[in-house]
Amino acid sequence: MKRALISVSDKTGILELVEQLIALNFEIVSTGGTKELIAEAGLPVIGIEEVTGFPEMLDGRVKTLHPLIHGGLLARRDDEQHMAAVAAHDITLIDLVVVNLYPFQATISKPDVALADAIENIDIGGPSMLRSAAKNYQSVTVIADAADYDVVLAELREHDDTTFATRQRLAAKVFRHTAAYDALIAGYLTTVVGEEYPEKLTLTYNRKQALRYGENPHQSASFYEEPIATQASIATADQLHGKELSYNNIRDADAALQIVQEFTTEAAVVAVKHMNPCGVGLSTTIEAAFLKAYEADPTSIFGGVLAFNREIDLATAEHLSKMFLEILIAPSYSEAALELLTQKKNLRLLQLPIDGAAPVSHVKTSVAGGLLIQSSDVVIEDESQWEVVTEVAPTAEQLAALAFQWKVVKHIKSNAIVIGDHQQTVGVGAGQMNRVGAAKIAFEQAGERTQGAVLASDAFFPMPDTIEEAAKVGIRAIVQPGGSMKDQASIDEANKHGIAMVFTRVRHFKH
Ligand SMILES: NC(=O)c1ncn([C@@H]2O[C@H](COP(=O)(O)O)[C@@H](O)[C@H]2O)c1NC=O
Repeated sequence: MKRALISVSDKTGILELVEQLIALNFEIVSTGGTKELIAEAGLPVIGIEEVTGFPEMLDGRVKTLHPLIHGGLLARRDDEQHMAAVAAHDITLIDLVVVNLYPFQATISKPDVALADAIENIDIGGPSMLRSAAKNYQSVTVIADAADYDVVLAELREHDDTTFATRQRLAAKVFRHTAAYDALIAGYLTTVVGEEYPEKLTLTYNRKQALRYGENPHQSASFYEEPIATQASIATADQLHGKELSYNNIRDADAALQIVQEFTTEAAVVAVKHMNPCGVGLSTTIEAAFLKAYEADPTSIFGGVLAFNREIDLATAEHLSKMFLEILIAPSYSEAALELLTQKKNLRLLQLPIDGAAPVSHVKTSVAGGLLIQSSDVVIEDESQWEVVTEVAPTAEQLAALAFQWKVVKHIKSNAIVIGDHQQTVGVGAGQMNRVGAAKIAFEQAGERTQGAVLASDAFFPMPDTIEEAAKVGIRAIVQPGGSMKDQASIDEANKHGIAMVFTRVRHFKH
């Protein structure tokens, strides 16, 4: 007779499994609560203490941690000495282990969880059994996921045993499972003790979606999400309509979301192409904000990803329905807007709270051979601390425009220049290898709209050449961090043309 050890916190489907195992000639050994449930159902079951000769103790902290259990899991069936030791110590071999763990993740997801509660929900005996069984997958079958009950039962029915391939697959799955479980515990306690960059980084993610391909069709890809969502994100968004998001969609949507979260007091619309904003508009209504974002660059918005910080109403949807767009992201859609937009087969509609929440606290970037982690580019911007470095100071309206463009430039790939007024970008120069080149792209895009516009630069001007070019096209005010050896040359150039310039003393590189 074969022996199965069953010890589960989540008891869903366990009686059906036990019934089937008994029919397949297994004897069942089980721990406290699991045993009770099985016995109550009138099924034969051996209590763990009958095997160990030891009571479950210390509030369940010690139940299965015993040589009579782990010997039965770890003994190599093909090793004479192991088998002799097993016989000498009266250890019964265990062939199948079914364990699911104390709900640590659910416990720490509760708001205001007490540390003591979290600690009691760290399972010790369960992972130990899973690991012992998984190490010995040559002979032992191990299940940590109810989704695997059926495949194991089917194989047992067919071959009276599981296949080696299945045991190996389940063992790998178990080690991923216990590693992820430990990563959550490590992460939680690391936060409790407040270590920002621990000597070992143990992250865990769950696969959310297999993607058709990556950045290009010949690249494979998958989308993984955090086990515990810390904020509304593209990973947690409800997709109301449209085909699956692609790899590039997810990145662009994330970029659009990060920018639109900058704005709360006015209606805001952000249009993104290839991770950079091609138009950002603010206004009193979402339709007016959309028109500003659209008119910023009516060419580039084609095939774009748009984020809104207010409900999309019918008036706005009517414009949107006439365009080719990839994704809309909004906190909600009016019923009429949704009815109209869902007629567009390929348009993806995402809904998630957009409430000005700060971005995740840290960002990760993979590099060959490693991972870089930094705190997010979040600075409490205080315009009253900006230094006016020129003879003329910006007017109140120019200052509002500088504040708006400064919020946008932070999200543009460096070298970044953006120009516009207090409600609209009209030219974006992104990702250039020199600053004056970025400015020229922004000016060309803006055309005549450079006249009287303001300019934001994500980093200081190493030379006065950008200001010289800005003066030629009628830029009237500039915001930049300052800090160049040649700051004075830039200030002199601005003064020469009567341009107002402020230094923020904060740089916003984005690579
Ligand atoms: N301490 C032990 O020896 C031990 N052995 C198994 N467990 C866990 O106890 C749970 C099942 O308990 P019960 O059958 O009493 O409801 C399972 O989640 C299992 O992973 C243990 N609990 C925690 O570590």
